[in-house]
Amino acid sequence: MSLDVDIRHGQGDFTLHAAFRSEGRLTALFGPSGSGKTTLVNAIGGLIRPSEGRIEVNGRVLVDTRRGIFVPKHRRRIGYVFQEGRLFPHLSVRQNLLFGRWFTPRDQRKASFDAVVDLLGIGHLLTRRPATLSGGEKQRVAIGRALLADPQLLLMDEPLASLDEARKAEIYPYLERLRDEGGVPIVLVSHSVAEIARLATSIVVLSEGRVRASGPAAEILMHGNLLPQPDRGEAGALVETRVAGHDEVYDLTYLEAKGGILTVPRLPLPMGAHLRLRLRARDIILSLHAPEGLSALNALPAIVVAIDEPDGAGVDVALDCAGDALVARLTRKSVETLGLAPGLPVHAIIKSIAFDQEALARMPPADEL
Ligand SMILES: Nc1ncnc2c1ncn2[C@@H]1O[C@H](COP(=O)(O)OP(=O)(O)OP(=O)(O)O)[C@@H](O)[C@H]1O
Repeated sequence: MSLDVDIRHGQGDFTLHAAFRSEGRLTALFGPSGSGKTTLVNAIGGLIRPSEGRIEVNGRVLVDTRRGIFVPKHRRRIGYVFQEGRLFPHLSVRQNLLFGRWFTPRDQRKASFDAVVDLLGIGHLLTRRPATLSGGEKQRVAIGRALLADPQLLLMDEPLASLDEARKAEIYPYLERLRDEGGVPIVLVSHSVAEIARLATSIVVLSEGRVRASGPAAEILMHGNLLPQPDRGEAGALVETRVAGHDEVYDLTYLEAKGGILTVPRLPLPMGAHLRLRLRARDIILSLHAPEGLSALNALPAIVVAIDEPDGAGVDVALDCAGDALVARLTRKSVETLGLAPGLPVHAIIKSIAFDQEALARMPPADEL
């Protein structure tokens, strides 16, 4: 999968100038309201014609203003999923799903109806009308309809924004399966760091119509100063772990990271299961000595790798924990008091609150690590 974008587009007082390349299976477009996310999605989907530039998906040129190329939207083979499912109310779920196929020439139909229904877990809904579905079920049907049109790219513009937390939690595992098994690259617009930390393999951060940063999700999320101001406290490391055991007496689960064993409240997972943890920078404190007499269960030895430019009173300190990259958000004062400098050995104390269920997600296959 590859998505190459280098476009300029003016609308009213706003100018979008977006240049990035993504090879991720799920690229999240992230940025504050008005930063240009929807404009960018619309340019990729062919709903607007950029004033200048080039868009290429999997090597296929969709837009190249210099060469006069503009593939119209119905020829792009791009699936769209909007915030609200936009299903046809008078059709059953089965008919809604099949509707997606009508626009794909018969000889290009590859997606199997049964496989898509199975992937999204909607087999029991096929005879129902949209009005009888929950918000999460409607979105799964909308995704199924888009997939059955055999798109070469799926654009999702805040598909979960109208759902409450419980419905989001219900749909995340399906989006993860879609990302890992669906075979169709996805571009997802999202406002939520928790959501992109869970789903994204690559992230493009937009601010005032410009790309502030783009790259692999784990790298971008490490750097609070790349995120919009209100989200900086959400920055942190993504760490891949494996269930190493359970403690039945205290109801705990042991997770093996590169740097050591982490202890979390009991998880309903088998031994050996892989888990991606998000360790927020603000949930990590540093000590020069191995901690004693602390209620926090998790402390790992680490080496200071780099100290970021200060951002107000706060500073991000990058750590190497036996090969796992972590980041701790400290005050400038603490950095000075502890005498932190690259190469210094420290202990990273991870407050156990960082391991809430919501922070746990299924690990993507090894090729993304
Ligand atoms: N048709 C238009 N004419 C003039 N300005 C527009 C038009 N459409 C959007 N804009 C402006 O372009 C800017 C970017 O809008 P866009 O919808 O792409 O942002 P966004 O990042 O998707 O925001 P949100 O998260 O609120 O959906 C905004 O300032 C918006 O007011």
